[in-house]
Amino acid sequence: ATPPGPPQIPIIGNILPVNEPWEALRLYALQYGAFYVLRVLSTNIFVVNTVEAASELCETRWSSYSQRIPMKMPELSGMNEGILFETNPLRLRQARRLVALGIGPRELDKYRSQLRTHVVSYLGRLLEDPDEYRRHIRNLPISMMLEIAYGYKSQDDDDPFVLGAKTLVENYAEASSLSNYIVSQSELLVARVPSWVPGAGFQRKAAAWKDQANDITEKVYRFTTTSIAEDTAIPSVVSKALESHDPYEKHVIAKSAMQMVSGGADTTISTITTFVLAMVLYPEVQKKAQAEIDKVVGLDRLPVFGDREDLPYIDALLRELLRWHPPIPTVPRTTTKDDVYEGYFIPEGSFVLINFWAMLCNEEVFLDAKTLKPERWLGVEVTKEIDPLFIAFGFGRRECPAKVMAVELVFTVMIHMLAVFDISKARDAQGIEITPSETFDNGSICAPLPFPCTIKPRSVQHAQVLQQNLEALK
Ligand code: HEM
Repeated sequence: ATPPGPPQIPIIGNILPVNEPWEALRLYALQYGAFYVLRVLSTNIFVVNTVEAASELCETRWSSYSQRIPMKMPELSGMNEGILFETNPLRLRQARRLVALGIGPRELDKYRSQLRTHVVSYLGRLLEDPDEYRRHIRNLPISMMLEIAYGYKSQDDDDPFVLGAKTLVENYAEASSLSNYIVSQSELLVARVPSWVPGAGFQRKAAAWKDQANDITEKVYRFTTTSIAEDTAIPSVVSKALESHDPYEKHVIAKSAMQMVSGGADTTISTITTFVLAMVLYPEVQKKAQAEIDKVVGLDRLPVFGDREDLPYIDALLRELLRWHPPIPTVPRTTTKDDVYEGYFIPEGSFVLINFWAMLCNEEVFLDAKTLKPERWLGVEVTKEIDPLFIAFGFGRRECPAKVMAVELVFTVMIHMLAVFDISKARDAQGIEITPSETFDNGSICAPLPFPCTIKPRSVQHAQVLQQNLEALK
């Protein structure tokens, strides 16, 4: 049998809104249940909306549900190799081992001081130029991941490798947006149209993206190999891979390392920007979080990740941020075998969309689900079935290999910003407060659309503590 689903228009099938399509997918789930199907042009899309269904398919039946969709646009753009879109099982195994070797939970304490240095310098940039907060947020994970992946210490905002990685991240976001995902599945649209045909601009675009991606990937990789040869390398994922006994292919190392930079960038950029938006929209939450820091850490020092256990409210806030707006609302997979689920036939090669958003914004599980309420996590047993720190990072063999590090990075940024700054609504020329709308862009990794806000030190004393920490970095 075929799963239920919304009525289809001949040829076209179903039309998804361009803006925040995951919300339309969530609303369909209320009507058609945990597992339903839609059609976009000639592609059937099986949508999975509950943790139970996603666990059954991606964990228990992982051998059939662990493949990413070979996307035309990223393929033409040279983004299909490495780890993220790798389909070759041998290379994928190598790539995942490489990431675990580099940033697995046991490796993390080696990066803790690097991470803290990056976060303190980021606070310094916020202090100097708060209106440019989006630029500072973007640069933070990119420069940090360049150091962890390659041992490369960037100089400033105009650092050529930071700029190159930033461009790659932006191109990737466009190439992999959900609508591009779906439309680019059509061979007719993408692969068979010569690039010189007017209107086939996407091909020229893809070719330019590919050149850019190859260029920056090769340059940063060469930086590490040269520093190893000159004995100046600092330990990094790439240096460890090159020095290990495992026979990694160069191609796997170079592409996977760059995807750690790009995969680690937009996701954490999104979560940190969502945090800033939340602080603007929910000042009472910010006050409670700051009170917790003041009580536990005091004013003599900045907080550290090791304080996490004593900061349950901020821990709940992080969990709630990933529930309120997960940076990746849906993840597409393709099946590698025919399968039957709950009596429904899913042919090999089907497009399966795992809908985290429907799981995390489920009103039956989370009362008042659209509202940010860190309190909902206090004093309750947080099981896997409801935990955003599990759900928002994906399921089974393709789950995020960096989730422990991602949590550490975002938590470290949150406690530092809360300790030093007040984040509040900006005012317009008439002095009236501007309330940002809660709208997000439509990339496969989505972030709040730009909004103005005021970020200023909580007091002269707080600014001094930061200055001392900045001095100590010199
Ligand atoms: C808040 C931060 C983050 C979130 C919410 C997040 C979420 C995700 C999700 C949902 C997936 C797809 C899982 C699936 O298919 O089921 C994924 C994959 C991935 N993530 Fe993350 N991620 C985050 C941070 C990071 C960071 C910091 C890195 C840096 C190394 C990273 C590297 C990757 C890679 C390489 C993959 C692809 C794995 C594969 O295809 O096998 N992520 N992430």
